[in-house]
Amino acid sequence: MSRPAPAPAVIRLRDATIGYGDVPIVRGADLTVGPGEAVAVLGSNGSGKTTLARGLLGLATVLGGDVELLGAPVGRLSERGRVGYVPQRHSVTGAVPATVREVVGVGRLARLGLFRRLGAADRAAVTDAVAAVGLADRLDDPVAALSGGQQRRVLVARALAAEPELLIMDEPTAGVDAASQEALAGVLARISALGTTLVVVTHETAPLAGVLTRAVVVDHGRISYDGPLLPGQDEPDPHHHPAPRGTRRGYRMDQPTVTPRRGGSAEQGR
Ligand SMILES: Nc1ncnc2c1ncn2[C@@H]1O[C@H](COP(=O)(O)OP(=O)(O)OP(=O)(O)O)[C@@H](O)[C@H]1O
Repeated sequence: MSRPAPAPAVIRLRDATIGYGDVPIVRGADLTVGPGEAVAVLGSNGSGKTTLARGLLGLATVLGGDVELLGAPVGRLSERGRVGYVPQRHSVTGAVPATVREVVGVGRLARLGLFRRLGAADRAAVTDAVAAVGLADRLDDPVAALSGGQQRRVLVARALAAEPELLIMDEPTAGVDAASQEALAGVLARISALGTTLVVVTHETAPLAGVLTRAVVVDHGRISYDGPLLPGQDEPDPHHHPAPRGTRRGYRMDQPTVTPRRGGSAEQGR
């Protein structure tokens, strides 16, 4: 009897260099994320967190090494709907007035492919995604009429509507009101429990405490820590737990470098 093959990694970087044009920003990155993991990408401003996330999506250039998503080299994944992305500091308002339902419906189309129309099941997925982020009563409102935090929730719903296997979010809680943060934490906990893999670039882990369990710290373009998300690793209140020496923005930069290293197995019992 042969044993079943292990689940393939959702994300696999091997000695990856990622940048813009021919300028490397993230260098020598080795990272394996297994199905269902919930990973915080931490680090100071300009360290390369967004570049790392964008490299996974084919939005920044892979200049060396390998980057694979769901078993395919980055950019070659045929079903784009399997990966959801909530970009940084991006609102939904544009020249064309659109309702919450319409914007989230576009997210569902990513799963269906071009030139397909939304069927009844798709329309239900759209309303479910909007309800999941706590905006069921705003379905037919123009997104321009929503607050900034609510608009970010719409972007999350747009990503959720495609029912992605991997959801990458860039600072989803930054500048977002407490109600939106709570709604977001709730929905991420639910989809994480259902097996969705989460990668969240963030400066603040407190709003998503209990959801994110693994931390990857990027420091000057290098992964300097990869292991369990530690209590106090992102400590917002220095009066209760004084930050250790060498800390910047509450991240413990005195953590041992690249310890413990993870090899893709779910060490945290997820
Ligand atoms: N489109 C781009 N073209 C060229 N360089 C860029 C581009 N985007 C970012 N950079 C550079 O890459 C470096 C890392 O930026 P990145 O946005 O990845 O950092 P970050 O860790 O996400 O920062 P923050 O926490 O401020 O969002 C910075 O020096 C930045 O100037």
